[in-house]
Amino acid sequence: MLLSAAQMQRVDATAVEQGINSFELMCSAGQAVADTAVELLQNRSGTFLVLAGPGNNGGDGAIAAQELAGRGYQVVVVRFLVEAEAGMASGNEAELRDADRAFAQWRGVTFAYTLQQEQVDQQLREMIDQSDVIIDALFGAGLKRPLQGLVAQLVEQVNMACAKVLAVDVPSGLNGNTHGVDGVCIKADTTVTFFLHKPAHFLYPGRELCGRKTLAQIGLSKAQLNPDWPLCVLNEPDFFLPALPVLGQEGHKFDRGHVLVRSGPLQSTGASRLSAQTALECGAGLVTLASSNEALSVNAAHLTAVMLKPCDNISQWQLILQDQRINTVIVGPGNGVDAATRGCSLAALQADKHCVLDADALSCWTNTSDREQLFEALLAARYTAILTPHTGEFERLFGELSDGNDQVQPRSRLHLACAAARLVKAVVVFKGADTVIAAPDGRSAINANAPPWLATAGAGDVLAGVIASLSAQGMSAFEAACAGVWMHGQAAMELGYPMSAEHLATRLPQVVHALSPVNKKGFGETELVKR
Ligand SMILES: NC(=O)C1=CN([C@@H]2O[C@H](COP(=O)(O)OP(=O)(O)OC[C@H]3O[C@@H](n4cnc5c(N)ncnc54)[C@H](O)[C@@H]3O)[C@@H](O)[C@H]2O)[C@@H](O)CC1
Ligand SMILES: [K+]
Repeated sequence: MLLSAAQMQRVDATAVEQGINSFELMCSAGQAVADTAVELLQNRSGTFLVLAGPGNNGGDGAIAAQELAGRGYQVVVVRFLVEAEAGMASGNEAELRDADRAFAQWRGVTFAYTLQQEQVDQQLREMIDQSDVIIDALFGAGLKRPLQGLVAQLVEQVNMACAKVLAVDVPSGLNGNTHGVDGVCIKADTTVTFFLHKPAHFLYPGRELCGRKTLAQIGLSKAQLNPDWPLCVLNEPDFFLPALPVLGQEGHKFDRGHVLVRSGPLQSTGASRLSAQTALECGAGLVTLASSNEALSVNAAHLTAVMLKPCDNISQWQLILQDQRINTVIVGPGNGVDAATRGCSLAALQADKHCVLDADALSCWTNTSDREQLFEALLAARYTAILTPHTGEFERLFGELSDGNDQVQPRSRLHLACAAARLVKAVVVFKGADTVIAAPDGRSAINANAPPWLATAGAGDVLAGVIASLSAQGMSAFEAACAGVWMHGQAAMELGYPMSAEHLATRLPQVVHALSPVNKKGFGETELVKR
C-alpha cells in the first residue's frame, strides 16, 4: 500500500493517540537513515554532512548525525531555522518539540542558518564540497510551498556536488501531496522512507529524483491505517496474483471467454490484429476479428487461430454482438477516428460485454455532445469498462477535471486518473512511463516495471489485447488492467532493447505462463493411493 504525505501525517497522529511515543518513531527513523548513509559510503571512511530543516525531517537528520558520530564517523550538521526559532533550541527537554529534542541529543557542532538568509555563503559551499555523503533532511512530508532563496540555492549546490546524496523520506522539493516539483528539488542517489512508500516515490518526476528507494520500519503498523482510505498500491504481482484465472480440469474453451476485436479498414489492419493475436495467446478461449469485406483477405493472410467475421456496418456489428458466447470486446486499435468507431464503441458498451476502449475509440469523441454520449454509455454499462488513454487521449477525453479536492494543486497523473475513473465509472489505465490504473471505487495502482523501450509502435495494441484476454477469462476490470499492465512491462524487460510490438505479443504468453496458478496445479498427473 502507498500513502500520501497527508495520510502519513494522519498515521503519525493516530500512532500518538494510540500511545506510541512520537520521539521514539523519530529515533528509529534517524537510525535507519544512519544505516543507509553508511551503506552509501561503501565501507570507506568519509565525512557526512547533514542538512537539517526546521521540522521533523530535520529531527530525523539530527538523530542520524548522533548515530553516525557514535559509530566513529566525522559528521557536520547544518541546521536551517525560521528566523523566530533560531537560537531557541535549548531548555526543558520534556517541553521541546521532537526535532528540538533530537538536536538536544546531538553532541557535535551545529552550524545554524536562518531560512530568510539570502545567499549560500562560502562556508556552506565548502562544507558541501568537502563531504562524501550529504544527508538531505531539509523538508519531508511537511513541504508547503516551492523552495526559494537560500534553500533553493543550497539544493542547486548539492545537485552539482560530487558527494552521494541520501534523501530522508523524500528528496526536498518533492511534494508528497501533489506528487510534483514546483521549482528545484534534491536529486538523490538513495531515498530512505518510513513505514510505507508514498505515490510520489513512484510517479515521475519523483521516481527519478529519489534514486534507489529503501523502506525502513520504525514501529508503525496497520493499526494506524484508516480502513476507509481508498487502496493505492504499487502494481506488483502480489496484488493481482490471487485474481489470475484458474482453470477447472473439465473446463473447455468457452470457460476462458471469447474476445471480439473490431478490425481497422484495409489500410490499417495491423493494430487490431496485434490486439487479437495477443488476446488469444494470453489465454482467451476464442478470439474473433470483425473485419470489413475489403480487409478480409489481408486479415486472413495473417491469422490462423484467430477467427474472422465479415462486418461492414453497424448493423452487422450489432448482430455479431448478439452472440452470447462473446463476453469481451476491444474497439479502437487502428479503427479510425470517425462516426463508425463511435457507433461501434457505444454498441459494445450497450451489449452487456466487458469492453476495452483503446486508441481511436478514445480519440473519436471530438465534440462535447459526442463525449456526453460516451460518458452516458459508460455510466449505464452493465460491466465496468476499461479505457486505456495515453496523455494526449486523456486530455482530449477528460480535458479539465476536478477531483473535488481543490487543496491539492496541481493534480498529478494519479489524481487525474482517479477523478476520471470516478467520473465515468470505468477503469482508467492512464498510460505513460508511470502508468496509473484507477478504478471507479477509488482504488488505484502505480506501475513501475515498464522499461523505456516499451514506448514503441503497436505496444498499446498489445496491451489492449492482454487486458481483454484476462478480462474475458474472468478477472475483474481493475485486476485485469493491473495484471495486464504489469505483464506488458515484464515482457518488455525480458526481451530487452530493442524490441518490437510483434516480439512483445509473442513474449507475453511466457509471462502469463510463469505467473499463472494453472501451471502449478499439476494437471495430467494421476495420483495413485495404495492402501
Ligand atoms: N510517522 C511520521 O509521520 C514520522 C515522520 N517523521 C519525519 O517527519 C517529517 C515530517 O515532519 P514535519 O511535518 O515537521 O515537516 P517537515 O520537516 O517536512 O517540514 C516542516 C517545516 O518546514 C517548513 N516549510 C515547509 N515548506 C517550506 C518551504 N518551501 N520553505 C521553507 N520552509 C518550509 C514548515 O513551515 C515547517 O516548519 C517526515 O517527512 C519524516 O521525515 C519521522 O520523524 C518519523 C515518523
Ligand atoms: K528530505
